Amino acid sequence: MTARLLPGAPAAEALLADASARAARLPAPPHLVMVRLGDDPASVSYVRGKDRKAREVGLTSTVYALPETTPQAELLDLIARLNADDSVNGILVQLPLPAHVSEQAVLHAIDPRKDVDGFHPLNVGELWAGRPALRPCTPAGILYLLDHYGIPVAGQRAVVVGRSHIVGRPLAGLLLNRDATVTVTHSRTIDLGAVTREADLLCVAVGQPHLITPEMVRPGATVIDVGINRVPGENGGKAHLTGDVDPEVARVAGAITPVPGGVGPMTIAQLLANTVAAAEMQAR
Ligand SMILES: NC(=O)C1=CN([C@@H]2O[C@H](COP(=O)(O)OP(=O)(O)OC[C@H]3O[C@@H](n4cnc5c(N)ncnc54)[C@H](OP(=O)(O)O)[C@@H]3O)[C@@H](O)[C@H]2O)C=CC1
Ligand SMILES: Nc1nc(=O)c2c([nH]1)NC[C@@H]1CN(c3ccc(C(=O)N[C@@H](CCC(=O)O)C(=O)O)cc3)C=[N+]21
Repeated sequence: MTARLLPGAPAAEALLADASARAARLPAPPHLVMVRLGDDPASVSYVRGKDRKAREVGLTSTVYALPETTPQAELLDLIARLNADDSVNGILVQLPLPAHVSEQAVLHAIDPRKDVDGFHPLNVGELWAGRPALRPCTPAGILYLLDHYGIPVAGQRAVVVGRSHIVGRPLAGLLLNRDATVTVTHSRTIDLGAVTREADLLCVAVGQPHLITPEMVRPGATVIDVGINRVPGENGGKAHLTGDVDPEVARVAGAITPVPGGVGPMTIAQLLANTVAAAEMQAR
């Protein structure tokens, strides 16, 4: 058996087409502001990708590229100004932040109505209460992708590997809200393979290349690979991206997302959809 491939691009295009049609009905184009500190190459590249896509679909996008050494107070001051600015609909502060800045302080400071990452504790609470609110982009994008490809969620045994605040935890909450039976695993899980083998729907967000091998996967399961790992090329060749799932898993899985070109494009599309949703809310 060879797994059905679930590319992100077609699903992301459908999500973006809807977001862009809704954006066009607003009095002004939704405005997304992204803030990053320092020049971590991955962060620079992600923010550039989001900025480009935002413009492509008719949003306004502004990027604040601040020095790595920006004091926390200065960042909080900028956030306060963006919160108060009615021309700004969505605010994203790129993570990770340098060590001298408290992630917690920053995420608390963003107006929950402009929190297009869905990381503010109010939005986190609404997610776990099953009430509508802005949802974290990667988990919400994964649910959109599953729906796009007609993969059932309700009643399915879902296993999430990883419990980060940006992927694992909120993904578990969204799957639970959709009536999956959810197990969350992490670095202290004993016999990970025994747990992942139970999954009809296996979602992996760890950051370790090829952690999930074929014998850890139930034949026919759907596998969502969130991991993005940059690995050096062999014999000094070009570096490339690879997921948390061993490509050999495609021999046993029923369906699998590629890396790159799977969950990544969904994350970006969902961010822009969230920005449109935030602008709609603020227009009411
Ligand atoms: N495609 C996309 O859009 C996105 C991709 N990513 C990628 O997804 C990956 C995960 O990101 P993120 O969630 O931020 O990562 P974090 O580093 O924040 O969290 C990793 C999680 O994996 C768990 N873990 C680590 N080692 C193991 C192991 N051997 N077995 C089981 N669990 C383990 C950790 O457990 P513990 O809690 O016990 O430490 C932790 O919960 C990264 O590769 C990242 O680049 C992230 C965001 C978006
Ligand atoms: N406040 C905040 N919000 C985030 O949503 C956030 C963040 N900080 N910090 C880092 C992670 C990571 N993340 C990705 C987004 C897009 C791709 C993406 O587009 N990936 C492409 C490949 C990109 C490449 O070539 O490097 C793909 O998978 O096809 C990947 C990862 C968002 N994150």
